[in-house]
Amino acid sequence: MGKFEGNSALLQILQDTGVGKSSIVCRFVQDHFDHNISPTIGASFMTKTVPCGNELHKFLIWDTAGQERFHSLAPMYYRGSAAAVIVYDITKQDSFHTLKKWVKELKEHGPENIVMAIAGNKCDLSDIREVPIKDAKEYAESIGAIVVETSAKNAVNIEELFQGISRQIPPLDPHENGNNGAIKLGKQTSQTGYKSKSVS
Ligand SMILES: Nc1nc2c(ncn2[C@@H]2O[C@H](COP(=O)(O)OP(=O)(O)OP(=O)(O)O)[C@@H](O)[C@H]2O)c(=O)[nH]1
Repeated sequence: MGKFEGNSALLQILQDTGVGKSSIVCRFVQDHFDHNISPTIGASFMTKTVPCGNELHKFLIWDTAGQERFHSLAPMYYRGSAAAVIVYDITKQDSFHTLKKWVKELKEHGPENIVMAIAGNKCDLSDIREVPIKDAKEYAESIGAIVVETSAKNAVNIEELFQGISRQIPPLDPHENGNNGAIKLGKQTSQTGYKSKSVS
């Protein structure tokens, strides 16, 4: 493995409650799945460093609460993010509609070059699927987003999701920024007043 280049990306995970956002982050960061995971309050922050080619990439992940009452907080996190993961539940058509609303919001109010990744979660439940994979692929292609079906429960495509994002985020020019190739994170948001959710 090559030397640590200091590449890091700030990510925001978005969508309605119950689609499995926290479970995806928990699987990625801790390789753990909890059937009785509790709803996120406010937002939760986690980091994970993974090898990517000759470098190590550090993910700084904001997992925001999906409940309606927390929606107004989301911009505080995505405005400073290099990438956004928008999760839907393949067994719930409604969650796919909501995903499109989040994409619209990100396009209107998010950072100009934000990398968007769509995760169709709960693919272990494909026998009760409501969203055909074809629909997700066509939609992702139309907006230039990464798309993958995941199962946080069975650890399917979780690493691939984050690796895909990692490949799409361009490193900064180190001469321009003097920060050893680190990805620009934009404005850091204040964490005051937010509780973290434990996913262990
Ligand atoms: N079968 C299955 N269930 C899952 C999967 N991922 C999450 N779940 C379950 O879905 C429910 C909601 O998961 P969470 O990770 O809390 O969902 P969330 O989107 O973070 O919800 P909020 O924190 O309220 O925004 C929990 O009962 C999980 O165990 C999956 O891949 N497969």
